[in-house]
Amino acid sequence: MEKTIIHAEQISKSYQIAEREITVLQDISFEIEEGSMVALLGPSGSGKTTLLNILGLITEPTTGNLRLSEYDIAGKKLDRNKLRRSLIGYIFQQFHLLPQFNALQNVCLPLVPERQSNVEVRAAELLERVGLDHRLTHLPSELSGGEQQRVAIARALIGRPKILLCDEPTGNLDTGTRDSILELLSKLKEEGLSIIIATHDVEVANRCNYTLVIRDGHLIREDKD
Ligand SMILES: Nc1ncnc2c1ncn2[C@@H]1O[C@H](COP(=O)(O)OP(=O)(O)OP(=O)(O)O)[C@@H](O)[C@H]1O
Repeated sequence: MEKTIIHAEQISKSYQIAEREITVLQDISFEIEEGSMVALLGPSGSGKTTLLNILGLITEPTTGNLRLSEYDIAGKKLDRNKLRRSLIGYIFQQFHLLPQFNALQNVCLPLVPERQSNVEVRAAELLERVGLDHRLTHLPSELSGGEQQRVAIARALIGRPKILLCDEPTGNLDTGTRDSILELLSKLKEEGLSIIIATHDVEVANRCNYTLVIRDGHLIREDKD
């Protein structure tokens, strides 16, 4: 039987701006099975990043329950930072690599607070995994966009996450580079990682198992025919 890795129940999120309250997500419920790759679609401003940030324990929902793996997020005194580091990897459209650090150092960064040994060995292995073993000491400015995104993926994997959240990961890349990044994400999915990709790109959505669409605060699952 497939295991549920994300269980979101009646999640709502409102922002208070001056006197006005804007509701971005309204009673959203869904489940994501372990080892699936899911596209998150919706018009600009519909709440894709907001939902990823809720799933990534960056933003708290206004109401609703969230279970990630075996952890019930609501109502418990969980160390959200620790849980995020152990469960979640995050990649972004703009890569967000630190410019003064080389590829290897950027990949090691998330584990600096953990003071784990052998981090550099694992970081080098991950960079090899994403095809960048010849770029370990290059600065981000010395890497192409696709290479920078590969470093960002390696960095997201250093904490051995179960869930990879991707916010427009191919938005800055040409189609060939996009395809190679999607290939890499598909391989990670085959190895059991659960991946959610917020995107405007229908081609990206086509490569996923199914699509979640946010529209007017509501979420609809669209399965493939
Ligand atoms: N911290 C915040 N305070 C107030 N409003 C916010 C905040 N973050 C997001 N919003 C609003 O919530 C709505 C959803 O934003 P969000 O970034 O989640 O959309 P999106 O679907 O990711 O958009 P895009 O595709 O353009 O990246 C927008 O109207 C945005 O202005």
